[in-house]
Amino acid sequence: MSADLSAHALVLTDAHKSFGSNKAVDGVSFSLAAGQVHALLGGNGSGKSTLIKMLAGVERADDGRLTIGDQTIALSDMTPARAAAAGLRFVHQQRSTFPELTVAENLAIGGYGFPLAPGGRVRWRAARRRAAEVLEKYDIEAFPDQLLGELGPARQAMVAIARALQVGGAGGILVLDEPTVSLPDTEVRLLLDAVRKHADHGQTVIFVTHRLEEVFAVADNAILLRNGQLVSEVAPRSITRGDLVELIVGSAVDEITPNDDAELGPAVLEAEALCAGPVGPVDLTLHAGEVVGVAGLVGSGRSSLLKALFGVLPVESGSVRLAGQPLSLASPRDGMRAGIAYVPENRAEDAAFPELSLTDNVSVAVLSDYWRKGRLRAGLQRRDARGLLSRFRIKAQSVEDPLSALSGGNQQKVMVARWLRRSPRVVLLDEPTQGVDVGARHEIYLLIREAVEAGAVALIASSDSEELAAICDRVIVLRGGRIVGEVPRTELTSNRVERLAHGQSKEVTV
Ligand SMILES: Nc1ncnc2c1ncn2[C@@H]1O[C@H](COP(=O)(O)OP(=O)(O)OP(=O)(O)O)[C@@H](O)[C@H]1O
Repeated sequence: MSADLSAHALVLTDAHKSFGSNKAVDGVSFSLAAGQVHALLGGNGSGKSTLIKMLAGVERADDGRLTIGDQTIALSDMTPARAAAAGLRFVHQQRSTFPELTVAENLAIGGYGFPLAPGGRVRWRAARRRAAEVLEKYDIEAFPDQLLGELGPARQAMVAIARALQVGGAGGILVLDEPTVSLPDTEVRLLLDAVRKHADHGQTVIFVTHRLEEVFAVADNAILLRNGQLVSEVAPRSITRGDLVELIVGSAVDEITPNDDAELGPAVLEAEALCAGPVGPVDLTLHAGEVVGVAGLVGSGRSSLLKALFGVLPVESGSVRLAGQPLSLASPRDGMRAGIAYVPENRAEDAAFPELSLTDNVSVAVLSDYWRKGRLRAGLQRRDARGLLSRFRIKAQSVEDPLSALSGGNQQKVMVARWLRRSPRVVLLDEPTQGVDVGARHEIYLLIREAVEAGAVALIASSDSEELAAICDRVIVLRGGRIVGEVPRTELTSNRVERLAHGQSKEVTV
């Protein structure tokens, strides 16, 4: 590929990386105009993370070249130090920031370092002054002495970005890997504004996301990968959302429309004056056939409510009934026995077994079904796993692969498949589509609907109010652990949900 290098901040030529026979990145070339936001898009497993890891020098490329300014580097020789020297700065989803340290300390550690006096003593006043300059420069509402953990999640991300930009001076390329995952909409907007400002000041940004509204809000250019290859490069402003979905998925995807006329079935799950940890008292009744959303700002108790209804968080007072019968939820075992399925928010810590095979990961909740007369029917277990992988369109080479070999979004689908296969009576899902591509997201919605039409109830906690508005029959809104409002289907918009979450006083424009 020939390119006018001077106009481009980065030129990538013929990047390749395979894992065994799997061509994760298969001959990708592109040139990025300087001072623009470039969204790197593609379905789960399309090669985005692998490509970024190659740029960062943490995944060794098989082939390819990278040109930044007047430097050309063979990708197979890339190391983190070379990437940093070339001006590539990365802010990963798992940001290495420290909530219990101050903003100034966070900016110094892993950033420009602490200013030292002769003898090695830290010059704290100078460190604070430097932090104040950085906060002012990037327009971050925070104080150097404030604990990072006291800031909202968007501002914490902004500090991580500012820190990355301090290393090695001005210019370079900022790579943001799904920076908005699990941020509520208002926080997303704050962060996107900050990203836009960086670009307006000349910063070149690569931005990985699955949330298409963010692409339209902030990106000048979109690079689309499918099966490790570049399928298209487009200016988002020149296409519709439907076109973009089609480019990502490879085919058109219909929007989900909840059935307004569906008759509600009998009460399946009833909570009365339920108190558990930060939640309560909560009264809640879920009827067969309903998908109910749980909205609320960070710390409102969304996740805790779901945990209490599964038995992860001990119920302190109040009662829960399942199909009219009292239910004691002292441990997750009680929840599982009662036919409750729970997909936690934090897959990596709470649910996944990264080194176990996909077969094991999708069958842990039904393992006893495969034991007959003291023997594990491993063939049947594998066959079922294969069927689930294809039903959930999980992209994997083999059911024997460890979960860790899958892309993030595909790992999430494995978690959902694990629970939905049990035909649960109650489905509790915490941020079920974080990191999941638009096509797979649609499939997860359909599978939730399928479970609900078969008589289950679903309770979905999400920070994405658009997601809730799109798939739920009604949404309850939590604040301070209590239900402060409910939005019925007929009035369900993301704007309405957000206003309630903020206490209605704040008008939100979406
Ligand atoms: N360490 C690894 N070992 C084996 N295969 C891997 C490894 N890392 C990635 N892959 C495979 O490479 C392909 C690309 O994965 P990658 O993580 O780059 O996708 P992605 O576009 O970032 O997906 P997502 O949106 O789900 O994060 C997938 O088929 C994945 O299973």
